[in-house]
Amino acid sequence: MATVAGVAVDPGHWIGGERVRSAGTFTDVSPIGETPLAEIARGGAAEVDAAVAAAHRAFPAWARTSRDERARLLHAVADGVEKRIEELAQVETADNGALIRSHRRGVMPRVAHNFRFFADWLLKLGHDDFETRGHTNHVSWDPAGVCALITPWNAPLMLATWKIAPALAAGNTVVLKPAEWTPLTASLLADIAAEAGLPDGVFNVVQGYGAEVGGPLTAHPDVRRISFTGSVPTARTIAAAAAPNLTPLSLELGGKSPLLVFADADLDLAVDLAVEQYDNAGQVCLAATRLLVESSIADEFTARFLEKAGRIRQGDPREETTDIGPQIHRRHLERVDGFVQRAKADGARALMGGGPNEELGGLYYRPTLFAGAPEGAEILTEEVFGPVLTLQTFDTEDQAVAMANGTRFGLAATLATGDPERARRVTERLVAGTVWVNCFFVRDLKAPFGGSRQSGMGREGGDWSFDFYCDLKNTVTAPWAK
Ligand SMILES: NC(=O)c1ccc[n+]([C@@H]2O[C@H](COP(=O)([O-])OP(=O)(O)OC[C@H]3O[C@@H](n4cnc5c(N)ncnc54)[C@H](O)[C@@H]3O)[C@@H](O)[C@H]2O)c1
Ligand SMILES: O=C/C=C/C=C(\O)C(=O)O
Repeated sequence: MATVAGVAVDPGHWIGGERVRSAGTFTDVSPIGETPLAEIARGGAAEVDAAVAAAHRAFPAWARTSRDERARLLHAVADGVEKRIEELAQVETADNGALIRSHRRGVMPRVAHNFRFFADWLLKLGHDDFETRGHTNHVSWDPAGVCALITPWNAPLMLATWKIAPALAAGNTVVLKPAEWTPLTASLLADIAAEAGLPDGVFNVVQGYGAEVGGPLTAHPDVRRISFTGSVPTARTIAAAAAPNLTPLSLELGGKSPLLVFADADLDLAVDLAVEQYDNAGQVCLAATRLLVESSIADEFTARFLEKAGRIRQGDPREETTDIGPQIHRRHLERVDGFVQRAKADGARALMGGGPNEELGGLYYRPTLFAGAPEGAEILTEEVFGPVLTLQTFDTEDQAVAMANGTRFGLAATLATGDPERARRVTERLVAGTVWVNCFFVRDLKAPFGGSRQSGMGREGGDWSFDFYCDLKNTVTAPWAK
């Protein structure tokens, strides 16, 4: 057992209802002070085979379990999460460096909500029967089998449970591979699921590195679905591994989303929305990292932005008063800094930040704003995944739309405007899975969620999750003899 933030966390895998060790381990390091937290089991093909086999064995009984019973168990998991919100928040903050205050009040309640929402949605799931020349058509949502779920480190338990809950609700069994930089809360979830009474083998966790665990998992012939949240390069590797088996994929990937600020916007709101993009130290897939501002208000917007962003309190994420914490890992900080230094070399000017926070040291990176990056510069087109925003100006709506759509991504877009007609016109032309008008990160789990272009493949949320995690079947029945 490891003890992290006073909480006992098992560093092993969770396979078939048992803790399993591996010969090798890897060290999980906290972004706060870069201190070691635990020695985690380092899985490989053997552990993947064992987990898929356990999930495969557990599948038939779980698939036959009534919807009511599955929903009841998922609510029991949510109860377990709610009972342990403080522990989960403490451990997640130690592991990924995101704010304790958002884990306590936003993220962990959302984890519980992920289970409750999909449990309830399962009970409403349906499709009206319809008739064809006297024959009835009946659509059923059959479970698909073993689902491989592979998730990133920026919101570990939230993003994992957003997949686990619908996969289990649909009657599938799951093998989760959490990110190696944040393995801990997945291990706690295994405890919670077991306490809630989830049958052995229905939910499994294999810890380890991407290539060593994710590789064999995504290539496994007994896996019926792969749902992945992470980066575009990894998605390509996963798609290639899935190809021989034609395993269906759901991909939630990176972004380079815009915030469009029109001259008719409420400027206070626009500035608030812009500064909010530094949340989680910029490690948010949906972040609107490209600020596109109408020229006539650009000076005023910039002045107000710098004033407000200058008041961001960076520091220890365990303090309630901290606004942004550290980057996840030394390697990630170096990657972020690489983008920043290349942006400068390309001719962009840092209006704010532009390097590590030397006062704080460690993995703290200063919130950065660039202006004047030349067209086509890497900083305007590639995802940094750190606290780095760029500012560009436009003169016309057409220009704004062209700039907004001018990357290979299409995850989200945010608009600040006081004109509902403009909002409608612009929104219609944007390429994005989610568009927010005069707001940001308002999420309803009923909504389709995902990305266009290289930001993803498919959508999850509400019916769309069940569409992916189920094998839909249409049964056509001829009229019965009287
Ligand atoms: N669209 C979304 O919903 C969303 C949400 C959060 C993060 N993201 C994206 O995630 C990225 C950041 O996360 P990351 O750095 O952990 O991404 P990543 O692609 O490096 O890793 C994600 C997961 O994939 C695993 N992995 C790595 N190589 C693998 C392989 N060969 N086979 C199978 N699995 C493998 C990793 O171990 C990890 O668990 C960013 O691009 C971000 O935009 C997207
Ligand atoms: O960093 C990315 C955050 C993604 C958010 C969700 O997937 C969600 O709210 O379900």
